[in-house]
Amino acid sequence: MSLDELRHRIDQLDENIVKLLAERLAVAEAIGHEKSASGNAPIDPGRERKVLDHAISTAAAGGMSADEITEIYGSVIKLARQRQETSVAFQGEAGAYSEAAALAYFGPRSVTRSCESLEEVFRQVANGIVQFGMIPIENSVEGSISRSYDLMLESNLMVSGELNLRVNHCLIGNPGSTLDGIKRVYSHPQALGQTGHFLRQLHLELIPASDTAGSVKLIKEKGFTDAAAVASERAAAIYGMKILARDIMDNPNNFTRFFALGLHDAPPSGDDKTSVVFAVKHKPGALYEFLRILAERQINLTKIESRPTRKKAWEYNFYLDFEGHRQDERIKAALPALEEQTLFFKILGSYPKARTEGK
Ligand SMILES: O=C(O)C(=O)C[C@]1(C(=O)O)C=C[C@@H](O)C=C1
Repeated sequence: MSLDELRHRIDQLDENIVKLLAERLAVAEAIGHEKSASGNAPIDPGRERKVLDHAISTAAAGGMSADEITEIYGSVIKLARQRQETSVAFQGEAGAYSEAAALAYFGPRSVTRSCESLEEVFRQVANGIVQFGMIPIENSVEGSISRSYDLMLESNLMVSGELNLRVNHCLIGNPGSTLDGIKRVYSHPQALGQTGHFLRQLHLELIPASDTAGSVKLIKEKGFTDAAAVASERAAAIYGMKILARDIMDNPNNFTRFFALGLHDAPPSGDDKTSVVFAVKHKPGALYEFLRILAERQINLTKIESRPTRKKAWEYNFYLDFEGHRQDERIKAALPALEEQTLFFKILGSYPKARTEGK
């Protein structure tokens, strides 16, 4: 074949490929509506793995390598995810880190809903106003967000996913302000804690507020030139504000872990975690007995946290994350033995292990 003929052949093939891709995306969108109607998470890593394996074996028959088809299908599945529009509630004003986490996890086309409080996030998911809630659960520097843990205990919502988001704090002021003129700084206590060293050097008065982006909005509305806020670059852009200093975290390895909460947890993906909460019996070695069951069955513990029960002084609930899905045989077999060691035992959900955004 001549060059012209070969190029004509490519044009014909591309026409077919593009038509098929458009059709595939439309089908993914329809699947998204089905999932949304049944309250299921749009992202299904187990299914994605099967789709990719199927593509790899089909490609092999046509003389294409696994690497080549994986590269193409990575983009196809990413775009399919984005077609599955999802509604997600988060605490804080537009521009909050929780909103960035929701968009990173559910895709940039998801519809985010700002809520005043974490309680409101839980309420909106439970009442079906939105499909999911994105809540911060712990920070790699400041530790656990206790309110999130307490609310999960009371609620019937389940964890369907987790995400680690890199947190890059900026000091943000009104367009007319300068770093020298700043006397006070507003932000969420966690953000003030994560930037304490930088803020102390400037001898600023720290004013805790309910969220990072909300603080940017506040100083904008008040027109303060002697006050700034600690928040993300994205928050500064949303409110048209000036970045007075970037990357002001004491520890550059600052990540926040978020949970995607829904009416159900996620189906097994082959690489999952499970979160549980329980109270142990009042006897010596009760917690040890619980942990021994995990150890004997080679179940890897990834986090343990205790919180006061708030029913009786000095009594605690334990929150625990371990590797594996509650439907995996190994985990399923261990659950009755674990529950046996407790006064109460609740599975918060099984979900695919986190990807880390912005590493
Ligand atoms: O099969 C599904 O459940 C889909 O939503 C389709 C699809 C895909 O494009 O292959 C898209 C997103 C999911 O995470 C899994 C797979």
